[in-house]
Amino acid sequence: MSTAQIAFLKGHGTENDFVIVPDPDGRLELSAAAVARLCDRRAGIGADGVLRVVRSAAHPEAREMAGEAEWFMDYRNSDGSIAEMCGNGVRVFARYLQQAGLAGEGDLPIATRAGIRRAHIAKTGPGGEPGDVTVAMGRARLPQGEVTVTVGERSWPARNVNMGNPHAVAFVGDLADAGTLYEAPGVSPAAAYPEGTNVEFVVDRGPGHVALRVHERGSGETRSCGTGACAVMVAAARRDGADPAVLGHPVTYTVDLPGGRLVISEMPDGTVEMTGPAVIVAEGTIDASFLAGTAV
Ligand SMILES: N[C@@H](CCC[C@H](N)C(=O)O)C(=O)O
Repeated sequence: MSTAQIAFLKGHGTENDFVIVPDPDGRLELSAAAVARLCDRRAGIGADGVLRVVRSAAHPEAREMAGEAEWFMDYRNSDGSIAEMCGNGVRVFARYLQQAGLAGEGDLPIATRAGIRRAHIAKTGPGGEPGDVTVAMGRARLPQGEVTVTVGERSWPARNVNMGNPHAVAFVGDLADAGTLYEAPGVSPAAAYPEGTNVEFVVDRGPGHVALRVHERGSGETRSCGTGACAVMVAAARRDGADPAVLGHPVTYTVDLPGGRLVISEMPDGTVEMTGPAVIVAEGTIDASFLAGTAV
């Protein structure tokens, strides 16, 4: 017997992929189990995470941002856990709002659990494709203290960088050093990351140019992580002695990820800007009984 149909879309940013669930009035009961079912790549739609699109005024965690940002990005990792921010997700969220006619021209404020992020959508790309999305990602926080990342027998010193969500950034000799990343890397001391962390493994490609692999908290290895790319840019700039606050001009790095390229700049006032693609690839409906876990 069929039940109510729930609309969804599928999108990605540098191959970090998301199921988008429009729920403007915040009516949907989206449990952790329902998110995990949606993200299952064999028994569900398949994604690294879910972006629920809710009016800020309709969500208790976003209500106080409603005056400034009409829409709240309720982001969930593929295991159903909640995260404060998602950099690729916020670009895809902006693209969805634009394509759905829910956002006008110009800057687009989006409420997230890490605060308001402002997106700007370029009109078109060089080949007439939808333009890249630039997001003001706020300031990186750099908690003091040594951290160490471990994979099997190997360990690396890492930098603790918080982009609204936590990151441990380790510079390695070769991206293959991170191994399969089927398991979460070890990070110590655990007290540095009371809520767990995302871990980036980084190599240099040239001046102002790095490449990374990432193991995401709650999602495993993904093809890209926007907040991770921002954390890596800031860690690389500090390592390279390029602090925009001291230099008095922006510092920009190209960040290559398995799923594509992001360009990240840090401004003299410490704010970080991320630019990259965002694509909606499909839309459809799903039976409510699937989300409820009662589908046969
Ligand atoms: N893929 C994201 C980050 C998603 C959240 C992360 N897994 C966490 O738990 O903090 C990005 O593009 O930033």
